[in-house]
Amino acid sequence: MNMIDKRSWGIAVAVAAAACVIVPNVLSAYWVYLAITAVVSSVIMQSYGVIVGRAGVMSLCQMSFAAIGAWVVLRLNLADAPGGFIVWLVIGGLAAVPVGVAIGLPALRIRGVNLAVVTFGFAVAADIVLNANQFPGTTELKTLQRPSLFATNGGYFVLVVIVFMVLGIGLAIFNRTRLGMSWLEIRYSERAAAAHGISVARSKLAAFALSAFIAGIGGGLMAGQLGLVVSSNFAMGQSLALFAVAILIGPHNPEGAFMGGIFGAVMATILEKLRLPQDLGGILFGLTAIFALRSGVSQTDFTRARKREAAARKMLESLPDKPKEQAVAPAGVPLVPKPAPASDKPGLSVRGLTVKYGEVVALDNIDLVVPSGGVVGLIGPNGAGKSTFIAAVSGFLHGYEGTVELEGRSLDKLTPSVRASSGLRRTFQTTVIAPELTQYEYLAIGANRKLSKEEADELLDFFDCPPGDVPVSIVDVGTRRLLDVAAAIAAKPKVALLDEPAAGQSAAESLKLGRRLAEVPSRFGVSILLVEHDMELVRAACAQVTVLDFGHVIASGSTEEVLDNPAVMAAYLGTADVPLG
Ligand SMILES: Nc1ncnc2c1ncn2[C@@H]1O[C@H](COP(=O)(O)OP(=O)(O)OP(=O)(O)O)[C@@H](O)[C@H]1O
Repeated sequence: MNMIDKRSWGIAVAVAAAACVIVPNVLSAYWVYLAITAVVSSVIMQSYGVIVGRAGVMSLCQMSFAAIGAWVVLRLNLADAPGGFIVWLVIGGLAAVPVGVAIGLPALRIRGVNLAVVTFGFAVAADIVLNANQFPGTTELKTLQRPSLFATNGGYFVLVVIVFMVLGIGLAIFNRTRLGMSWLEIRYSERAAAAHGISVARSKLAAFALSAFIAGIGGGLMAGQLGLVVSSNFAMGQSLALFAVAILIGPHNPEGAFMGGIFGAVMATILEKLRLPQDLGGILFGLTAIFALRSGVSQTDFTRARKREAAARKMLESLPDKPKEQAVAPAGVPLVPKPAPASDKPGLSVRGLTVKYGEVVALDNIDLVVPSGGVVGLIGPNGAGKSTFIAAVSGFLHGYEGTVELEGRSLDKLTPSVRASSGLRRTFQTTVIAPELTQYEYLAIGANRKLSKEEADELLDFFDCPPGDVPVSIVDVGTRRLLDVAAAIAAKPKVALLDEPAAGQSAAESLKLGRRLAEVPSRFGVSILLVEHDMELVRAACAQVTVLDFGHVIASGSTEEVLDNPAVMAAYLGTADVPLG
């Protein structure tokens, strides 16, 4: 996979270079100044892009981080510190990082509107402190010294464009890393991220740290533009207004950051200069808001998704039709999965697992072993406790009784993400895959290791998913569940817990999936615990089956024996008078 979309960035660099020639040499001093304001605001927008756009965290205090950057830069200027403006700028950004991390800590426990209130509280507190104290240099009237090369406003415009582009390219590269992509995943589902071995806490704190750094740089640039700053330059109202613009425009896309910078900082002045009514800005804002409410995504996300989906559809249409594989075994050929090879090491060993939801005993003293190299079925009627079993074993349920061991190592005290990284993966009954991701990207997140294109292609082909460049947004729901399974297998865990992977599949597809799952241990070295309602799929995939009913094991053994057991049939058909176990 490319680390960066070189063509788009090539065009962006060319446009930026042209702007650096045209703006200082063609526009009047006033418009140059306004252009600087727009680009500095775009840099601050890039910080919203990280925290709000990518990580989906509601932060309303980015201008407070910017104020820290400005304060540090002005303080270093006042002290004539060595290094000069560029070095001070970086130090200003770094100074905002610990504050960003400190603000991010509550984000580990609270989210949504509550977190917005916490961050807004910080913005209010910062406002009070800034109002009560002056920025360094104000009393001494010592304005900031720009580097001589960028001393004029025209030169300074070039500097802010360079900073914007460097940050933009840096973010584009960073966004393709596992940490960068993990933000997209936590934005859609923190549970899915944890199941992929992503530490949600570390991921969120990193987003806060990076966004604070960028906002701090933006604040430093603002100090460089104004020479001296006052508290109103970083008022909390600014944070709110830019947050609203960020939600509507999508500043995690570079064009969104730029448009957001113009919209958030200089729109009113541009309208005034062009002698257009100020109401136009309000109308535009309202229309963008209606659009975002209707589509559920930002303007730039919408445009990008449309383009990407159109290209993917065109590519799919150009593919030759796949020969129809025989999904069902020829008549008279029974599908009997092989039992796991004899091994002295159980893959997953669960002993005495008991889970209570208040008075409801969802699981009562359950023992279950998934042998290394085996595919074991866990079946039972609705409400039997299957999902609870998966949730407890994978660490998503606290306070269970009993023990869970993976290849002899106890997992009981470990978090879901650590269990996942230790080799126990799970899928969910409903998939929440960030639609912006391509299938390759989703597999890369799931794999949590370097996954070659060949390996990814093999997995996609094995599970009948479309080509890897196809965005998840145009993959149907049934195939997304298979993609989820492929992502779990891509990590090469010791054991994968699959929660109803065949939902949304036709009977033939489901049977085909069963046959493939039976092959997974020998082909990919991954043992499986399969929760399913589809008995044909269970027969095709599993050599062994355990049946739950009302939180008890009512049968366990070879698939054929268990499925012919009258108690099992009674549990499924709801007939009475059949004793348990
Ligand atoms: N969060 C919860 N709070 C209280 N009771 C719960 C909770 N989750 C599940 N239960 C109860 O625990 C029991 C087991 O539910 P669980 O979802 O594990 O069953 P299941 O076998 O996975 O069902 P299905 O096949 O419908 O997914 C049920 O009685 C259910 O009502």
